[in-house]
Amino acid sequence: MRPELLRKSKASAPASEEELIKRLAPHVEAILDQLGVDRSDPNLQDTPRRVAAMFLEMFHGLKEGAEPSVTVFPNEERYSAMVMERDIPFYSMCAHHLVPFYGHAHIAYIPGKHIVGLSKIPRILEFYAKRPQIQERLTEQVADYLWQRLEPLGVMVVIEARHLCMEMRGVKKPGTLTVTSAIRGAFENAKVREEFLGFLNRSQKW
Ligand SMILES: Nc1nc2c(ncn2[C@@H]2O[C@H](COP(=O)(O)OP(=O)(O)OP(=O)(O)O)[C@@H](O)[C@H]2O)c(=O)[nH]1
Ligand SMILES: [Zn+2]
Repeated sequence: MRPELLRKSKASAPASEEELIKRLAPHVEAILDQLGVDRSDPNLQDTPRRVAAMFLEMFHGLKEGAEPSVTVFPNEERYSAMVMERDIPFYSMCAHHLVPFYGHAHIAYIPGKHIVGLSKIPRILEFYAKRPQIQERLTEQVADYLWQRLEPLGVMVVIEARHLCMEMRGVKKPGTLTVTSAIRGAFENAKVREEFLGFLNRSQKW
């Protein structure tokens, strides 16, 4: 699955990280210069390179080969109830303003023939979070990935997030929580969704 935000690939080989930092840094310099920032300040000496490296890190999901290798096992126990990973923290970057949005994802599936290695669920979330993103798309992409890769009986993804573009700028509403969900298969059934919400609302025991 290719990140759909990538431009069509060019014929040339992908640039190394070092090369990309070299190419990006002058653009950061230009922004600082246009803002009238004094780049001779010792704290700013290395800032263009740092910001370039930071963007590569924050947008790691765009990198060729970033898709995690997702280990799937046969469901030998024929486990057929819900598996949920809740409260998975994530950080992403808003596609509109390139500032962070962050929060928690709650991801559940009901296995069919396959189960997935538990650590792979947060890895899939990371893969889709580390790119210019909108919350609705992130939610759908994680659900679609699990739905297609695992062929489970159902998938449900809920994401709760705070958007800094709505908090520290613009409308300035700190603390606003945006909640999105995506459902596939068995979760279309209200009873199954209720079970998901029951798991979600259980108080933390640790
Ligand atoms: N649906 C959705 N909207 C988002 C998300 N992240 C940011 N936005 C919104 O994207 C919109 C961009 O609107 P514009 O009017 O083009 O940009 P703007 O002038 O900076 O808007 P304000 O944020 O209202 O100041 C804003 O309403 C943001 O709140 C997201 O994940 N999903
Ligand atoms: Zn934004």
